[in-house]
Amino acid sequence: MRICIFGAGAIGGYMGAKLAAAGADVSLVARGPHLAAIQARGITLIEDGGTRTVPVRAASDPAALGPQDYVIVTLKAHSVPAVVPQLSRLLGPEGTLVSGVNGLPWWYFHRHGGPLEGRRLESVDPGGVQWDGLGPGRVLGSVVYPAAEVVEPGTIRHLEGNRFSLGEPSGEKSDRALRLSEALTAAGLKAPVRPRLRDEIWVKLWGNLSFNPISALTGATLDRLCTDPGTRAVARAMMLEAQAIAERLGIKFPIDVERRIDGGAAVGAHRTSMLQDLEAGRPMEIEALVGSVAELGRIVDLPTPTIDMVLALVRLRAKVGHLT
Ligand SMILES: NC(=O)C1=CN([C@@H]2O[C@H](COP(=O)(O)OP(=O)(O)OC[C@H]3O[C@@H](n4cnc5c(N)ncnc54)[C@H](OP(=O)(O)O)[C@@H]3O)[C@@H](O)[C@H]2O)C=CC1
Ligand SMILES: CC(C)(CO)C(=O)C(=O)O
Repeated sequence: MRICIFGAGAIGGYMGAKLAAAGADVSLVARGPHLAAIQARGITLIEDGGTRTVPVRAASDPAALGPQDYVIVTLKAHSVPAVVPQLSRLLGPEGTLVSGVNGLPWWYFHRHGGPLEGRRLESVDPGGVQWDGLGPGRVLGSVVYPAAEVVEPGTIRHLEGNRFSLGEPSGEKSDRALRLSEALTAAGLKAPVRPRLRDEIWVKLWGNLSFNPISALTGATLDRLCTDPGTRAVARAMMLEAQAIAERLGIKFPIDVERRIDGGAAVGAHRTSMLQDLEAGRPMEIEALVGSVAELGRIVDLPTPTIDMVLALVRLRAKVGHLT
């Protein structure tokens, strides 16, 4: 079973190092000094107080890697449209595309059922480039829970968590989902196959939608923004707007907003990925995490006044910082 991880930065590098260490047939698509370091000495994973370097095939040109059974995309959401032709070639006729990207996925309404079946989302798939170029039928969904970072080229530090939930858009327990789950489990990761992955997508998105832009706008770490009464109220308002939209789409939330915010606070003095991107001068995942929920609000005809306000502020923050 051939697995390629496209965009092997923090999350893809973590997953790739675990798979390579377990002897899986895995290859990585990376670039720049990070790729050069992986090609020179392998990928290094710092985890649980230990450091291990494993050799792994890596390239910037996916054509060098040949057709794959699974292509796991761990790029930032806004980087995916540009690589659709490369992804399509890597997948070959039968390959499965696993989307390990935060935010509302572009395939959300594929096999969703109901009046919105097949609806495309402009905020995450401008011009339908992914839908048309990859085809939603190839997609196996995933929710990424681990936290990791690239500490220097070729070296990933794992911070916490090892779960990559998997799920078919249809909710079926397919062979392709079960086979990937087995490979990830053999590598020491948790990879449950979920019948209702969209519920998990929303619980994760709840936090990213609100905590991430608030942190980018204020510079505050998670513990502070979740406990400061003012920003907690903003996060709560955004999450309640999102909850109404999600519930209209049939989502069942297993916890309430207060518990989700308390969970964010418990993570501690974490700089959200959006704050990290802002500080590093990189584009932020604004449309996938925030713009997508505003778009859904329009689609289901529910108001999103707080989300719209925060979205306007963080979009302007990106423009002012030349991060678009
Ligand atoms: N890091 C974390 O802890 C978590 C991240 N996530 C989500 O996972 C996804 C990936 O995040 P993360 O791993 O942090 O991101 P990273 O930026 O660390 O990884 C993406 C990698 O892809 C590379 N890349 C981009 N475009 C190309 C290309 N065309 N060809 C080859 N390589 C390319 C980037 O290179 P370059 O640096 O040169 O741009 C980078 O190394 C995001 O959606 C994020 O929100 C979810 C949970 C936690
Ligand atoms: C905020 C957090 C920890 C989860 O909500 C996250 O996923 C991020 O930093 O992007």
